[in-house]
Amino acid sequence: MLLKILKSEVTNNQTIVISGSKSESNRLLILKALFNNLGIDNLSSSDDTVVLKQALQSNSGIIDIHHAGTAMRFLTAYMSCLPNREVVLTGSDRMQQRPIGVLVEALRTLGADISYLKNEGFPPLKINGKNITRSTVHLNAGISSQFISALMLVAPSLDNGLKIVLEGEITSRPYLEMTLSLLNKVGVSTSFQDHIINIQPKKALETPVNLIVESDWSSASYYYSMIALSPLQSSIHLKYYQINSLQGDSTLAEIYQDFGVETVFQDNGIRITKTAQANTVINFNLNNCPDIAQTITVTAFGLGLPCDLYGLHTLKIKETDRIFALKTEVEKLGGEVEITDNSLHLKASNKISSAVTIETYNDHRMAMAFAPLALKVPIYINDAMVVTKSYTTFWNDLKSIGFQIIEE
Ligand SMILES: O=C(O)C1=C[C@@H](OP(=O)(O)O)[C@@H](O)[C@H](O)C1
Ligand SMILES: C=C(OP(=O)(O)O)C(=O)O
Repeated sequence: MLLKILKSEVTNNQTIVISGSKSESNRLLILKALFNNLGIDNLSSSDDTVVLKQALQSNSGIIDIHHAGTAMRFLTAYMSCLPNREVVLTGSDRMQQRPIGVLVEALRTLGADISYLKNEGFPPLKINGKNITRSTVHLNAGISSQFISALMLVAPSLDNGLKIVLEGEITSRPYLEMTLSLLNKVGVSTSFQDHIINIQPKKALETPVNLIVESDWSSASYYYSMIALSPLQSSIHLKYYQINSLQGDSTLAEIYQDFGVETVFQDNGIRITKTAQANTVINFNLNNCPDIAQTITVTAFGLGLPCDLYGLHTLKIKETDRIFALKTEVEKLGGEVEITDNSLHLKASNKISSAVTIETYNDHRMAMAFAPLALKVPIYINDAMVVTKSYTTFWNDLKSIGFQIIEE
């Protein structure tokens, strides 16, 4: 579906309710599969969460998780540790290009039986579940933290727990800390010191535990961008957010200060307000929060600011090569971007081309990151329903705050 977004304004002082964090939800679904008296509130309504929930309820011999990276990685570990379960795990064409070899190797050293059905190192996988008794594993921590979280989530179900030794630089570290915190909340004992994670076995919850998922901070990033691109004093209220978040993307509150956006925690959420002009130079290392790179780049471009982003090496293996996709689409709008394998450099500019069609490359975050530019010029977004991967009501929510959106 091609959407035309006419030049819009954010209606002031609206409230948006964003559904639960996709990352927290997908971890809790795996934990719920291990501990059946775990209750979850405010579960994400994202496609990636729905597909994982269905996969966990299915007895089918083949499971297709489409574009959902965490679902693919978490299920690979989960199914490998389920004795007598035989399953083929597959996904979209892009999922079959997203690496999984580091996780598969780690699981094999623990005794798992996994084989590749097409290309070595990539889905689809054939898994014969086993009773895993080995308890130490080493793996490269620099490619995707999801491999490590996948092992951590199944660790309490293993007879001897798990010691995970991380090799090299740790990428996307807050996601590991989120996994640890959620394990702790269900009563699993853990430690994370230097490069070693230890997780103790736990077979059941003594008493029922109910957890509430905080709303999704990555989804909030698009509203930060809209407020940054709006006139001074523009404001929006987002629910349900808390100051002590488990989500690394909550660093948006600090990052967007550079764009003149202030965050106040109130009424069970955040009020974000444009209170100042943006800084003249934007420069961040996003190794801890890769999912907001597209949002930040587009905000900087919308404000005509130069922007240097580092720590982006994981972007090349996400829903698309996000570094390349950003360069291509920003340049169509008249920007100038230089890229390397792990950084992006946007030049200052003073013009945004009007009525350009943004390609989304099967990537929800391409669609959502570029939408706020409609506050500056009319813009078209191609294959716009790609947003449902993480944020099903995105376009309706934009309409509710004043965006004029037309299906072409
Ligand atoms: O564990 C998670 O929930 C996620 C970890 C990150 O991936 P990488 O560790 O591959 O960077 C992030 O980009 C992804 O959207 C969600
Ligand atoms: C990278 C993402 O998701 P995943 O890796 O789970 O597909 C994302 O949501 O931006």
